[in-house]
Amino acid sequence: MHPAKIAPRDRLIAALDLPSVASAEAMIDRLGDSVTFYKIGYQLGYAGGLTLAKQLAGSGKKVFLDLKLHDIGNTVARGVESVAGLGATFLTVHAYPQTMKAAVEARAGSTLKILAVTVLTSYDDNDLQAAGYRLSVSDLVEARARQAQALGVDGLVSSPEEAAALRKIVGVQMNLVTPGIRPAGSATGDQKRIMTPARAIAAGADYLVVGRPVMEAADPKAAAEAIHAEIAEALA
Ligand SMILES: O=C(O)c1cc(=O)[nH]c(=O)n1[C@@H]1O[C@H](COP(=O)(O)O)[C@@H](O)[C@H]1O
Repeated sequence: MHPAKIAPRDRLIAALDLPSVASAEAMIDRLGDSVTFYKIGYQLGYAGGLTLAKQLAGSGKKVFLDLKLHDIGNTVARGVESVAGLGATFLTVHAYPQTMKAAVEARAGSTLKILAVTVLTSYDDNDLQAAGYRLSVSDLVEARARQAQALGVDGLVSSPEEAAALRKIVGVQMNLVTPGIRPAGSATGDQKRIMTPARAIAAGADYLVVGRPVMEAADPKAAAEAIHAEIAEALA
């Protein structure tokens, strides 16, 4: 979606990183209308979360299925076909050319958009080197963004640290979705490339993915509203 057309309150994507459908439903109740867009990843997805994803999408919430697919092309394509009918808005795949190509072809005819995960936000240059890469994080993110764009991928997942450079490369054609969001004063945890919500929006991020700072807050709804306030201020 063109960045200017994204409703400000849809820019916060709350990661339902919770152990069960019951705990996720309780959190969704608690968050009420403070969250319009939910992400379901490994933890909840493997615990019945795909059924919940379908229900959430049916109830009018937007859903990001964070399955981070990466396999041989045929397996990726068949997997994408299986989730395309759930009503989700976004699905992640790792940014490998065969994987991206298969996912883009398999989502044709559905409303599902494919996001390519460039370099995980828990990685820095040393982590990439340890994984066998010779490129820096920023060079690999940019190389993968160019490949994703050439293959017709709908959006990119990166740290907000790369958002401004990515916007120059992909323009407004691809949505920039950024985890690694930490409101001032919140614990970093295992994230290495982080920014506050306001700085991420100012850097050009379209959507902010936030997990623990909302899910583990004493008052999750207040935490989500504080992020909305930062987003609104940065957009103004
Ligand atoms: O694809 C993702 O959403 C993702 C990519 C990435 O590079 N880094 C990253 O943290 N994520 C996800 O974003 C969420 C961030 O959670 P918190 O660190 O708790 O805010 C988690 O659900 C991660 O799986």
